[in-house]
Amino acid sequence: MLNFFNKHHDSNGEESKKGLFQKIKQGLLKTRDNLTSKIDNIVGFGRKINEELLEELEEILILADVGVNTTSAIIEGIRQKVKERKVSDASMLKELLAEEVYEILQKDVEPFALTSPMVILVVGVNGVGKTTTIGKLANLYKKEGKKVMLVAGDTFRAAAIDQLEIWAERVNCPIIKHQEGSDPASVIFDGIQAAKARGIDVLICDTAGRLHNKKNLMEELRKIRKVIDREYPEAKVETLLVLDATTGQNAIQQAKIFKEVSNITGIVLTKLDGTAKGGIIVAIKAELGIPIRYIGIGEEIEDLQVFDAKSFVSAIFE
Ligand SMILES: Nc1nc2c(ncn2[C@@H]2O[C@H](COP(=O)(O)OP(=O)(O)OP(=O)(O)O)[C@@H](O)[C@H]2O)c(=O)[nH]1
Repeated sequence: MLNFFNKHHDSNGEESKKGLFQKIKQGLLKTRDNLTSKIDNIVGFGRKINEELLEELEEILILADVGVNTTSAIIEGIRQKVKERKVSDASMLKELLAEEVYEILQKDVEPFALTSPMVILVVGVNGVGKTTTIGKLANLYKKEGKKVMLVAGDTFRAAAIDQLEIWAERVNCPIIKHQEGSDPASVIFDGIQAAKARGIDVLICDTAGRLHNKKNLMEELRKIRKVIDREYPEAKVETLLVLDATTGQNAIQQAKIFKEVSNITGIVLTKLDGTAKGGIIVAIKAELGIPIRYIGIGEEIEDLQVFDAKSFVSAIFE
């Protein structure tokens, strides 16, 4: 039988990885407490895995924002595994659940490849932590030895440009900006020219996220994409959607709209440290099929981690 938790330890021996794992565990503490303590409560007293127990698990998962459809799929998966492996002891429930969640999170996901040159378009509504995420990403890539530049593509609000500039200073990387109200595609055009001239590896572009006008949003992102494809065909383009984990099912609705208007290649889920309902991450992956690339687990510059399904599942269930 596959032992999920032991597998994790085998592949995660190094000291630095242990440090990162402790950090993710700390960041996910609320979700871990919510899920595992409730599960530990229902599996006690020599219970068996039966329909009654699965119903109780279903309720716990839905309350952790895993979502109704995804929860049903997980419960069905556990039912299958119980049958195939002929296990019945309730003490196995957490491990079976961990396996199901892991399978969903890593299904069809290729690792995120940081190449050069690369353009990262960062999209998402205001307040989700977009600017902070851009700063944290710039820091992460710089630490990996990449030359990073920022583009203030959210020209809708002066404050967005100012905030990004503060992050550029903090991380110590160049920023290309225009005045408030200017054409986002033209700032990005300038960013591309500057990136080429200075041999930048990763160009991270902020964008405005006004969901109330879907047509405008689509048009703006389409225009930006056209400029990148025309001016920088050699660059690999990633479009990362930033979602706030504390907004629960609302985050799923935002993701659906952004998926309609542009080709989202990855998701950054912020503020996981601030919610006990981190199950939303499973719902996002299951319902939208878009890989989670990074998770935000705090307000500090280092509080962004590359998402790793195995560490995530271990941090919650182990
Ligand atoms: N706890 C926690 N707070 C975060 C995280 N990411 C961002 N924040 C906070 O969320 C708030 C909003 O972040 P911003 O980066 O300003 O969000 P934004 O989407 O750019 O929003 P606007 O600038 O208002 O458009 C800030 O107080 C951040 O410090 C995270 O992973 N954990």
